[in-house]
Amino acid sequence: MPKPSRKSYVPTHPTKFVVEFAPGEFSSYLKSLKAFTAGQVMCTLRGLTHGAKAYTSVQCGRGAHDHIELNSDLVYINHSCEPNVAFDLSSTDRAKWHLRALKDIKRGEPLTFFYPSTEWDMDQRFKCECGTPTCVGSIQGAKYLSRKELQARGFVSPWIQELVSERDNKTPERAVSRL
Ligand SMILES: C[S@@+](CC[C@H](N)C(=O)[O-])C[C@H]1O[C@@H](n2cnc3c(N)ncnc32)[C@H](O)[C@@H]1O
Repeated sequence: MPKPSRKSYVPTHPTKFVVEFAPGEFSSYLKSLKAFTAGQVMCTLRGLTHGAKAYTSVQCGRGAHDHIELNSDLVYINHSCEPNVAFDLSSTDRAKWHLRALKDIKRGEPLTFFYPSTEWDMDQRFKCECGTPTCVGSIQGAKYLSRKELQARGFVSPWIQELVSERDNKTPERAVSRL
């Protein structure tokens, strides 16, 4: 079940997050039930399954099959061009894959991540409605953004850094998770 539905909803992280369901196929979102501080690990990722690239999947490497389904309320985290969380799947130890706060987050705040921080070429593009000053407009993956556009979002996955460097015909500057 890639996306929990409103019917018979049981929160997967009841002390931390809750889905705010709204009418419309893609109008729901995840909000925080408590405050987090910048840099804090908000939760580790459990119950992941491999699956085909989809609008619900998160990329976890550069291979064709490196896509996971979250199988939890975390799938409701919307994209923002000025995100407050990051999916950090950069460790070789999958037990360390986690959701991290990029900013101080208040109770009740919607959670957002920068989708191109994990996704190279997305299954489903959309026109971004984040409304932030640095909005890049069309969200289709890192492949369609410049290095400069990818920078300053707080976090970029290592495979995205490598692919950007190859695309730009440059040697990767460093194989770390931050640009
Ligand atoms: C995994 S879903 C996220 C939850 C989604 N809002 C829902 O209700 O199912 C990803 C989809 O949400 C929508 N979405 C997420 N962030 C958005 C944004 N900043 N602007 C417009 N649509 C967005 C897009 O349709 C995208 O394909």
